[in-house]
Amino acid sequence: MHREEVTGVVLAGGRGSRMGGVDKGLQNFNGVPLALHTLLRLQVQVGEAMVNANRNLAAYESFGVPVWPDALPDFAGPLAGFLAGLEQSQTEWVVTVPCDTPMFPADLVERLGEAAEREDAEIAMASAKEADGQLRTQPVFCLLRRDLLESLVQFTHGGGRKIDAWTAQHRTVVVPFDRPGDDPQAFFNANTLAELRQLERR
Ligand SMILES: Nc1nc2c(ncn2[C@@H]2O[C@H](COP(=O)(O)OP(=O)(O)OP(=O)(O)O)[C@@H](O)[C@H]2O)c(=O)[nH]1
Ligand SMILES: [Mg+2]
Repeated sequence: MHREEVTGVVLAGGRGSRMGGVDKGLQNFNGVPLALHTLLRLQVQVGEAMVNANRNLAAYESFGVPVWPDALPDFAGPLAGFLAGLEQSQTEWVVTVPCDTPMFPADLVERLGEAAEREDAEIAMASAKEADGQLRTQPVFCLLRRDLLESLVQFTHGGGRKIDAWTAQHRTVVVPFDRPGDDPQAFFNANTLAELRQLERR
């Protein structure tokens, strides 16, 4: 898969409740807004990029890529960001990355894309070992065919909110990021300010 066929979506539309309700993507990470750090890491892996955010849109617009809020009301969760990405992208594929996981793999899109093509899948989702050593899916790191838009519209308008419940309806390949040489902490995410400070020190 060529990177030009993929639009990257930085998911920054959450409530940030565990951070005290702040706009997580605008919190500083080594002096750079967290969502900008994420965007820069993603942009080199994709052809186009956008940010999905629901607050402080002008601040996100200063990053220089299109910014799209959720079309669904009331912070419906990450699937609302998937939906915004599928609606606004023009490429055959869309990849989502949350704004709060700054060390995500530099070869994320390449490996998701390679697996999707090899398995003729409609969705490729990352999995990685968590702190307890167990391999778990990382559902917000998801490569999606754009023609899944209609399916996701139906699912979300029917009240569906769980990523796994939706992806289970489609040919999905899970891609483990636990090869030798992979950073075992690549998928650590900052849900609190303390976790963000810990990630900065790495
Ligand atoms: N578009 C959109 N994205 C969301 C929404 N809720 C969560 N996300 C995104 O999904 C990803 C994972 O969410 P969480 O880690 O739970 O982040 P959060 O909701 O901002 O934080 P908490 O309120 O503490 O759970 C982050 O990238 C969020 O920005 C939402 O309602 N809309
Ligand atoms: Mg949340």
